[in-house]
Amino acid sequence: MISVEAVSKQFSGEPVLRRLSFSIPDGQITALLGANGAGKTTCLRIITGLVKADAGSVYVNNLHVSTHPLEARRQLGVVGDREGLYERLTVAEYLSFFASAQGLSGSELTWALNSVRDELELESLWHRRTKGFSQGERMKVSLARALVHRPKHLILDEPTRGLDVLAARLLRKTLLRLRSEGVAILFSSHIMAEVSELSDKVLVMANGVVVANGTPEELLQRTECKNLEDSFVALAYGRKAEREAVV
Ligand SMILES: Nc1ncnc2c1ncn2[C@@H]1O[C@H](COP(=O)(O)OP(=O)(O)OP(=O)(O)O)[C@@H](O)[C@H]1O
Repeated sequence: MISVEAVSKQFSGEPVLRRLSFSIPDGQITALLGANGAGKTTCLRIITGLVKADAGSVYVNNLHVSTHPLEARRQLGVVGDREGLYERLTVAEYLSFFASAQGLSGSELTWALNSVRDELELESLWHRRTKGFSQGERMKVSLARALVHRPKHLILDEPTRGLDVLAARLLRKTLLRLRSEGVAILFSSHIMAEVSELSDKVLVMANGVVVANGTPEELLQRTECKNLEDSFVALAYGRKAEREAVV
């Protein structure tokens, strides 16, 4: 379980998050929605410890991310918005490096690498250096890196961007399997079809706070909309925008 408690953050005096609070339960997929610039990436980076909050607390499995950063980080798999791969390394070397850094070694390391390679269909890329990889290939490797140590919590920032149809399908299948294994999953997205298909819960952010938190059906009921896109527009931008979007 991940708990975000009254987290605030500003950049250059401009508030981006204002006492933001929510929790992400185990065994569920939660989508984080918001307009461009709403603060989704900032929020995800604070959870993963990449950005420090001005105030408030984040707990991953009851570990405070500021006071126990390494332990909290080990509980997390992260697919961020800017993936830096080590271009001189092959995929196998790169993932081996990260898995070792997470404490895996010997037969456990070999098993972890083989299973992530097979699961994410990385065979054809396995011995290639990552230099020159396409966006979709980079995303697959990032996902493999996030999963190689079998974390109980997964954070993904727009994970399907750059993926072709089959790769996006494979990602969705992987997320559903991880959910069934009890992993707590939080992902940001602008693709409503994906959100509808995957999410148990949807969080909508606007003006630095969560303006809606519920199942997709609850959001539809609350906004009296027929689809999640209209519902999101009503919640994130207000009723007027939703009416304009419908005509
Ligand atoms: N390091 C930074 N320095 C200054 N401003 C920042 C920084 N990081 C984020 N911001 C600003 O904070 C706001 C929220 O940005 P963030 O990337 O979190 O939004 P987002 O919801 O992920 O947007 P998008 O959907 O466009 O990816 C934006 O106005 C952005 O310009």
